[in-house]
Amino acid sequence: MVTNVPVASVLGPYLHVALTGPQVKGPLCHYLFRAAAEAGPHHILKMYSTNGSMLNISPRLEANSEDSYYRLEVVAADKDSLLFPVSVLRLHHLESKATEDVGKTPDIICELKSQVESFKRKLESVEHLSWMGLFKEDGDQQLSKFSPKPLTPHLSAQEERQQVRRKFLNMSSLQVTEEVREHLKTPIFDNWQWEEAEMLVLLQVMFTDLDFLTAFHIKLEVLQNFLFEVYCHYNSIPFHNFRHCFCVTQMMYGLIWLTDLRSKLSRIDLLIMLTSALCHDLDHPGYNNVYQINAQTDLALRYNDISPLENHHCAVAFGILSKPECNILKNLTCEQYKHIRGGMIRCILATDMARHNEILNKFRIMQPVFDFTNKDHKEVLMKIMVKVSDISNEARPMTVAEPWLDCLLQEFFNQSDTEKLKGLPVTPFMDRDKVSKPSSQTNFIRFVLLPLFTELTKLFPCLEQHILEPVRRALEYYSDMERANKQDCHLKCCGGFTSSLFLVGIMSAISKSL
Ligand SMILES: Nc1nc2c(ncn2[C@@H]2O[C@@H]3COP(=O)(O)O[C@H]3[C@H]2O)c(=O)[nH]1
Ligand SMILES: [Zn+2]
Repeated sequence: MVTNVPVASVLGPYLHVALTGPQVKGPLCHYLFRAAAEAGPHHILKMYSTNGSMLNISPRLEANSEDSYYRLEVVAADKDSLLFPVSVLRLHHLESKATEDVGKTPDIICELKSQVESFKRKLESVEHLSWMGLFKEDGDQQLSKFSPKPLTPHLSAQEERQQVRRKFLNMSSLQVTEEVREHLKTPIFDNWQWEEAEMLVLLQVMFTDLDFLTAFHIKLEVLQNFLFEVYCHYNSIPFHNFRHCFCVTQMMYGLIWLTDLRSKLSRIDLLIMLTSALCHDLDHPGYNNVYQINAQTDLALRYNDISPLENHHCAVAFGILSKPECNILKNLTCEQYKHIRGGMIRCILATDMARHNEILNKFRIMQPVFDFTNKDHKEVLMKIMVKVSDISNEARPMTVAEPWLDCLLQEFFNQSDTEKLKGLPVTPFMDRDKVSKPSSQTNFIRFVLLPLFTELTKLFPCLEQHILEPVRRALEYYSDMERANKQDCHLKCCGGFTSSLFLVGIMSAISKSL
C-alpha cells in the first residue's frame, strides 16, 4: 500500500486531517503513510471533506484550514473484495470473533459497521442526485418512471421472470394496434410506458414486421424463447438494462424504416443490425471497460483488456443462440450463419466507444463515394447504425430522454464511488463530486453526438428532422441549464472544471484507437 502512494504525494498540500483520534496537520503523504501503516496492507483509505463528500486523495487536493479539516477513514475491504457483500461478511465474521473473545462487540466494529451501512445507503439511494437539479419539479413522478419496478416481496427474481414470460406468451402480438405499430417506427416512441412483457411483444412485432420469420424460417416459438432469454440476460442496473436494450433496438428499427434501408440492404443485413442492437449490452455489469481493466476483473483477464465488455456481450449472445430452442438462426445455411455471426460480432464490438473515432473516420472517408453494393461500405454503415442507435437517447423527446440521463449518471456515480472505495483511478466524467448534468450533456452532444449524427444525415438527409434537430434542441436545453447553474458560484467552478474533465475523459477513451 505504502509503495503505491505516488511520489508526487510527497509534494502534496499542507493539510489538517482528522484521523481516528485528534486533529493533526502536515503534508498529505504523512497521513497516508501513517493511516496505511495502521490499517494494514489490505485496507482502503477514504478522505472526506467537512461537509461529508468524498475526495480524491491526490497531490492536487486543496490545502485546508483547521476549520475545514479533512477526515481520513479506513474501510474494511481489501482490493480483491466485491466491496459491500464481502466487506459486510468480513465485518460479521470479525464481530462474532471479537464477541467470542471479549464478550461484547467492540466500539470500533460498531463504528465500521455503521460507516459501511451509511455508504451503502448512499450508493443505493438516488436522492443524492438532487443537489445537481437532476429532477424536475415533478421529480417523484419521473423517478417512478425510470426506477426499476420494485420486486413483489414474496417473488424471487426467477419467479418474477417466469411471470413476465407467462404474460408475454399470453399477449398476442395481434393486440398491438396499427397506431402503436406505426409509432414503433419513429424516434418519438415513448419507451417508459411499457412493462417488460409488453416490450417483449413489441420486439416480437419488430422481427415479424420486417418479415424475418418468413425469410429465415424462424418459428414463432423459437423467436419468443430467444427474446425471453435475452431479457433474462440483462441485469437490473440503472442504465445498461433491458429497457436500454429495448430502446436501442427500437431506434434501430425506426432508422431502418425512416431511411428505407429495406430497399438498400439485404434482409440478412437488416437481421444482423436488429439482432446486434438487441444483444449489444447483454449481461452488462454496470461498470465500464476502464473499470474492468483497472480492477483486473475476470472479464478483462479473459479478453486481455481488449473491449472486455463488448466481447462478453457478444459471447453471451451466441451462448443463447447455441441453445436449439432459442436458435433463431438454426434454419439458415452454414454460409448464412457465418455471415450473420461475423456481422453481429463486428457490430457489437463497434459499440466500444474507444473505437469511436476509428469507425467515424472510416465512414467520413467513404461518405462522398458511398456505395450500397460495396461490402466494406456496407459493413461500416451497419456499425454506424448500431452506434447511432446505442447513443440516441437525446434524439428522443425531452420527456423520454431526460430520465435516461439520470439513470446514466446514477450508474456513472456508482462506478466512481466504487473506484474511490477500492483506491482505483477515478474516471473523471463519472465523479459525482465533479460532474454536473448539463455540462456532461452539452459536451457529449457537441463532441460525440452531433459529429456522428451529422455524418449519417449526409447519407440520409431525411434524418435531419428525426435525429439532428432534436439533438440540437437538447443542446440548447442543457446549455440554458448550464448557464443557469453558472449563476451559482459553487456550480460555476464545477461546470468549468467538468468541461475539461469531460474532454480529457471521453477523448482519452475515444482516442485510444488512434
Ligand atoms: N454523457 C452522456 N453519455 C452518454 C449518453 N448516452 C451514451 N453515453 C455514453 O456513451 C457510451 C456508449 O457506450 P456504453 O454503453 O459503454 O456507455 C455509454 C455512455 O458512457 C448520454 O446521453 N450522455
Ligand atoms: Zn448500449
